Amino acid sequence: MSAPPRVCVIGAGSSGIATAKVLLERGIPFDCFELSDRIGGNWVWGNRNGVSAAYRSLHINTSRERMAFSDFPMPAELPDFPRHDQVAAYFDAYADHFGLRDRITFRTGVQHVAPRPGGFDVTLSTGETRGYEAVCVANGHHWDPRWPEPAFPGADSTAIEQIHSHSYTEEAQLAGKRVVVVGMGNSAVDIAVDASYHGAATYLSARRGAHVIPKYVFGRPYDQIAGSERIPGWIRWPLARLLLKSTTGRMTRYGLPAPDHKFAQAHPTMSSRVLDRLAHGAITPKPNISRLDRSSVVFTDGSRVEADLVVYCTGYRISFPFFDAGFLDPGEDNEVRLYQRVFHPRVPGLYFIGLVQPLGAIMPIAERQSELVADHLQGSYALPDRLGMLAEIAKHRQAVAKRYVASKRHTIQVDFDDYMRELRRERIRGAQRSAPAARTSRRVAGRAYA
Ligand SMILES: NC(=O)C1=CN([C@@H]2O[C@H](COP(=O)(O)OP(=O)(O)OC[C@H]3O[C@@H](n4cnc5c(N)ncnc54)[C@H](OP(=O)(O)O)[C@@H]3O)[C@@H](O)[C@H]2O)C=CC1
Repeated sequence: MSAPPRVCVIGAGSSGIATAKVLLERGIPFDCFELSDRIGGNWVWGNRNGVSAAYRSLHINTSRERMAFSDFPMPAELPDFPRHDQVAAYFDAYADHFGLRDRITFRTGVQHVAPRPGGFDVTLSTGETRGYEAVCVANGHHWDPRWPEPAFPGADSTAIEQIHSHSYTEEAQLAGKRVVVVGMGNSAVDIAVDASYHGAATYLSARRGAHVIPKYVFGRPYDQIAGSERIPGWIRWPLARLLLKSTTGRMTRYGLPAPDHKFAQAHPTMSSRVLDRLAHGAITPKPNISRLDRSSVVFTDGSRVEADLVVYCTGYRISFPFFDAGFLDPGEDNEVRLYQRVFHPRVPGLYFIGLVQPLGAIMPIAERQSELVADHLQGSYALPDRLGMLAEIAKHRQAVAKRYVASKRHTIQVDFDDYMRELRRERIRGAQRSAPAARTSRRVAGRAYA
């Protein structure tokens, strides 16, 4: 019998540690490389890897029970929506509990991944190149800032300070300033709330409205209401819509633009606090920016405000700096086409973990994706042929285009519960596909797809 494939896991954030745990449990040999001196990735405020997007006031917006890994609950004494350091401590505890720490090589980045027949050559920041039969990419997708494209007129010549939310780390950056926050996602509303307490004036500039969801509905974390993979989307979303209508009401009541889409057709913006600060007049809603002058910002409705700082909360690019240009370039579309959002349809042994933007938490998803990958590596899960994979990808893209607002932030969007159900079913389908194949070979990684 051939030796099990050797796997390289890139990153020890929440997705990488989920993969490491599953591989360790299954006895699949692997190395996990992490740029930083600790695990936790994006959830480590001030992470020495220099790419964490966390800020001092960050609290997770999926509830404790819904974000936890399936076999390692978050401590009951934590709040429903823990702070970044509590989330990071949970990942530390997970790594210790499952004995992962010794299996991770810290302060070591993956600099280059070169596919070759039967595997990959992986070059590390130490200069060493190692060979692997499989690579699990878990490098995250909220670390490479997307600035407004194109830049707003006047952005190059204005005297106003401009930063991306990625470089926002603490309230001192806002102190005493007149701040214009651009965007209507979760970074924007969190930073606008911080600015409303620490700045001299706060303007929230949105090119599109959002249905802002409070963290609690009827006394329960909103995501625990109808949040189950057993409940189909056609029941969940109308119910959630109704609850939202009866709790927050119309967004225009807070001075925000009316959303141009239905609830759940965009990545959710979750914040009870922003609604409160809008209601108190501590944040002034504004439409999109039309241009920046020397010291003022002009909006598309012709209004103008004096400003000291613009914070662009305009999202992130999907980036894989370790692949050659052109190999798998999300490019201007910010899109990566993967079978079941995990498997590269043309490069055997190349897997992506956590490369989804769920309406929900990523950790249980990363765990389930890792189970699928481990099954594939061990031969108990088989992929369809290449045409079958391409057909699934095309169908998924059509569904995303139909379901979500056209935006670069929605290219890897999934519904948490529906996708979790799909992964469970796909595991069964893959096992059925593997049954005849398994008679001839148990080894799949490194084999060319049919
Ligand atoms: N507390 C938490 O748990 C937090 C979680 N997050 C998560 O991190 C991820 C990234 O969030 P975030 O940083 O908010 O980014 P998002 O991609 O979610 O949102 C970007 C926002 O910027 C707008 N935008 C993009 N380009 C422009 C432009 N050129 N001009 C004007 N507006 C523009 C988008 O509008 P449009 O919709 O029109 O494209 C959208 O409103 C998400 O998954 C989010 O949920 C972030 C912060 C806190």
